[in-house]
Amino acid sequence: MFNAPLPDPAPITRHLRAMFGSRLLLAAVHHLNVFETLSAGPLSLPDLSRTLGLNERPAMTLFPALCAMELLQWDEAGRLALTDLGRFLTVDHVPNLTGYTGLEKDDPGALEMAVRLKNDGPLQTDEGISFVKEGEGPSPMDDPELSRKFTLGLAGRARHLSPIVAANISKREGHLLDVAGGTGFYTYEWLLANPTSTATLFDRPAVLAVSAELLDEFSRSGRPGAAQVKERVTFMPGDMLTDELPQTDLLLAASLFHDWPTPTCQALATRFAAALRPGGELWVHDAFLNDTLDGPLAVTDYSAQLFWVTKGRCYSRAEYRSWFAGASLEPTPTTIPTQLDYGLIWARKPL
Ligand SMILES: C[S@@+](CC[C@H](N)C(=O)[O-])C[C@H]1O[C@@H](n2cnc3c(N)ncnc32)[C@H](O)[C@@H]1O
Repeated sequence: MFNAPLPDPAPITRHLRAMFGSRLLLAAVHHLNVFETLSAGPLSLPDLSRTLGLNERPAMTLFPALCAMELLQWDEAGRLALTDLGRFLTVDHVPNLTGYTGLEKDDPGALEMAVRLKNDGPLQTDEGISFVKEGEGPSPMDDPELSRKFTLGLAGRARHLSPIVAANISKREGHLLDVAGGTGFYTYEWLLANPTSTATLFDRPAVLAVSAELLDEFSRSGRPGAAQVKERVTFMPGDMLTDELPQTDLLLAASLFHDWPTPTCQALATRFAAALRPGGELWVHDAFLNDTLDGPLAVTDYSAQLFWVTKGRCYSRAEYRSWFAGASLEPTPTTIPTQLDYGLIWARKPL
């Protein structure tokens, strides 16, 4: 029987994340006064951020999103400026849409987005932040019920994307370290495609309890070679921010960096570089901002969602490549689109 290829489910995640983009728009117009501020003339990123009281993370979430919405643009001097469309969001423009968009300004999501932008995160973090374990504070990833909920919540996405990722990252005999591997599907699919290789799945212990169940299910799938994958996987519980990582030929960071702020990403790149053997490869599977920091809209909406739920945001490939170079890795120019607005980039450790 002929099986038609599955469609890219990106439209579903785009509609889901558009909600966070809408919250950014309302917060920018009605609670941060971005458009009135810029109506006096273009400002550099540091000047605009300072005037509005925004840290780097909220600024780098908000301004690329407003550019992707075609409301702001980077001018020739590298400053942020209103577009003709953006002028419709200033009170002196006749006509304007400030009254019309203002009908939604007290939407709870928009109000909370404004709070989070100004505070660089939620005011209350007593229960920890989703997908993040840092230091001694509480983490949902260490709570049996919450870590199961979050890990299984990612399972459908990983199931769909992991065969595409496995088909595109290097095939080689050796070892794969899947850091913060979650469900483990990326590991299992890569091992299926690399029948003589081994892998370590590194994550929090409560997460790995769920991954082990999913590996059992994968092994029993009846797919050729699936039953043998189990004996080639090592589960390693730990803290990727502090624990020593095992030496490896390939390291996969899938949906990992986007949960963390820039200084943590730089530190992680350095840790991952240290775990690679000479000639080893660091692969990143993520959604990337344009290097021009003006879109794509699907990714700026995703960045808004990540800004809301994690300590991170989406980054451009140029930002990743600067961390790789800072960790003495050689960034490659390769960019491979996968699906769901994701893609792969990678860097090599010199021999
Ligand atoms: C967004 S999920 C990505 C999971 C998987 N790579 C994927 O793409 O489906 C982030 C993962 O990072 C893990 N994580 C967060 N902080 C960690 C830490 N300090 N050490 C190890 N894993 C951590 C979480 O438990 C979670 O499984």
